[in-house]
Amino acid sequence: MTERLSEETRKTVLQPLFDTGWGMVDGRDAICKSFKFPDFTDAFGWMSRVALWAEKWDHHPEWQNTYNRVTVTLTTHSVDGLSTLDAKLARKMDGLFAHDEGRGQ
Ligand SMILES: C[C@H](O)[C@H](O)[C@H]1CNC2=NC(N)=NC(=O)C2=N1
Repeated sequence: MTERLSEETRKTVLQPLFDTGWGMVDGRDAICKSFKFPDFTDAFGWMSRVALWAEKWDHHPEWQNTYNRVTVTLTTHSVDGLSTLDAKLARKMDGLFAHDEGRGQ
């Protein structure tokens, strides 16, 4: 079962994500990041790839797309806060972003 991240686990699990540009959402136990792509096709292609993993893991992002930008919020509704699934999906998003665009982070 998915559990809410404990205080100890948070530091080790979340810090590497903060280092790649994720941040805490004000007033919510959630993380967010804004991804910028060269154009809409690249943004939507990345979203499509992320969507397949989200479906596979039954863990879905809150996200918003405007042209070449995708703003993502991750949290786990069933535990009313962050779980390891959010970190796992965030890492996958970062990995696909770096891979798709051929740029490291
Ligand atoms: C019924 C289904 O398993 C749940 O609604 C899943 C689907 N995707 C989900 N996504 C997220 N981000 N949090 C959840 O708690 C969640 N629960």
